[in-house]
Amino acid sequence: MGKVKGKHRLDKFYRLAKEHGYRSRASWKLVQLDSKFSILRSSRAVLDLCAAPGGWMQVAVQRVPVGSLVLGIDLVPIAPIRGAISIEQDITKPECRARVKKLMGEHGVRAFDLVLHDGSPNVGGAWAQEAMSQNALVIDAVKLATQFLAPKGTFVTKVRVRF
Ligand SMILES: C[S@@+](CC[C@H](N)C(=O)[O-])C[C@H]1O[C@@H](n2cnc3c(N)ncnc32)[C@H](O)[C@@H]1O
Repeated sequence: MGKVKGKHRLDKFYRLAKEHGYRSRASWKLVQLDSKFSILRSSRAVLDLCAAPGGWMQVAVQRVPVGSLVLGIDLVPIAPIRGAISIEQDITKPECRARVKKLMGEHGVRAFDLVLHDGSPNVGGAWAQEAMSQNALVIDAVKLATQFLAPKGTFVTKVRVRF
């Protein structure tokens, strides 16, 4: 049998995520970040950009104060997560900004304490091309964070680098 590669690799983080009932091995990245920097326990409003299938949202709802807003956005639908809401939007489009603003108004949220971004464009292709598209998505995430983050809020993003 061939080796399992890429997103489907069945490594330690995949197993840990499964054991804890998380939807993605990515959840473990947020668990680790939160253990180190305690970014969730004081966040009353969390915006999760490129959030499907919802692993980071699952971690967030467990760790934010009761009654907080956890809003996930992705191009593809996110199966419901108790305590969170999600919308299908492209984070690079102005409509996305408008939807977020509307939802903030409906939930009485003036700004997000935490903006998360774990986006990966589904483009495929050569490493350099993929890295460029991924990092372009980071710029869009930064733009949204600039607009919606509270003063002294926290922005977390994945960046593709090669050493
Ligand atoms: C690695 S997954 C995110 C995993 C997620 N953090 C979790 O814990 O389940 C990357 C996501 O980025 C989304 N994505 C890529 N480009 C996007 C865009 N322009 N707008 C919204 N979502 C996007 C993809 O649909 C994909 O679901």
